[in-house]
Amino acid sequence: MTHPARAQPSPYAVDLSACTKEFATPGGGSYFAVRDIDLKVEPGRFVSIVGPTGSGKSTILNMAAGLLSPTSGTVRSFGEPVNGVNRRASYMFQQDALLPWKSVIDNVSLGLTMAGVPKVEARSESLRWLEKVGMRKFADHYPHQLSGGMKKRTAIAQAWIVDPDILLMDEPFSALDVQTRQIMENELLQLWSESGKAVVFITHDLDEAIALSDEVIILGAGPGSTVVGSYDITIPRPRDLLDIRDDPKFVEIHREIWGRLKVEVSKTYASAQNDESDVA
Ligand SMILES: Nc1ncnc2c1ncn2[C@@H]1O[C@H](COP(=O)(O)OP(=O)(O)OP(=O)(O)O)[C@@H](O)[C@H]1O
Repeated sequence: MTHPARAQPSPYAVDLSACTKEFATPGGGSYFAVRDIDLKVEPGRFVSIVGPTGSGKSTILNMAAGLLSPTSGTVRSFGEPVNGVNRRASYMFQQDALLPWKSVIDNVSLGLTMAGVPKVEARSESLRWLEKVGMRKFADHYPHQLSGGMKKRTAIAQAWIVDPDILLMDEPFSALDVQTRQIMENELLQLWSESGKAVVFITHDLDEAIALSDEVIILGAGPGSTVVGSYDITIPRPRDLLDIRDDPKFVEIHREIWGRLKVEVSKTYASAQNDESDVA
């Protein structure tokens, strides 16, 4: 007698297959944000998603996080269907998710204490993480006493302390000035390079996507955005992000990807212009 073949566990940390997301609109209609998205991210890989405004980048990240379910298609993480919040992932938003009434150390310990880790242990692990991100001295400060960069360092410690297999990052550095941003990007790469974690990183900034990633995925203009390009970034690691933009390989890759992206950005811009003239 033959045995049915056992399903092989999916090797992917994030695995979206043919995912479409349709939203209800206030007027009673519907809007397709994304259509037929396939996104496969292997463990330990750094993948960025770039696309024009409204092309569904956050929608895709939210589906990977389990915060939104697709209208059709499947979302899996390490072979398991994602139903509800994806417990293998931590999420880092554009806006800080720090609680204003809690100190830096209490914000960082939160994920551990909520998972039942005893307070003393959670505190010492938090101090270790604060040391790692250069925030040890500010453990007893409150979020309103921190600069933008310090808040990001705290948010990174908060996301990493629970040791997720996947980091979902939605424009985490977009509110920072250029210098602080490059420093934070460098620090993120250093943490990630020893971690084996998969990162899905959303950004509007193609430079940032190329500098950080193993792969850059381009989304087309909406509605019904699809993946219109996927590019392996073969710039060797370790990378120094303070100088990488002058690297001839960077310049060449940038030119190639921008050639594709600008078509989609122009379409989005043209359709926004048309919408405005309809209103006028
Ligand atoms: N809950 C919702 N209800 C209705 N429409 C939504 C909802 N969430 C997103 N949309 C629409 O879906 C499309 C994609 O939104 P999304 O935020 O994923 O795009 P984005 O690429 O992340 O945008 P941006 O670059 O501007 O941040 C947009 O047109 C948006 O208005």
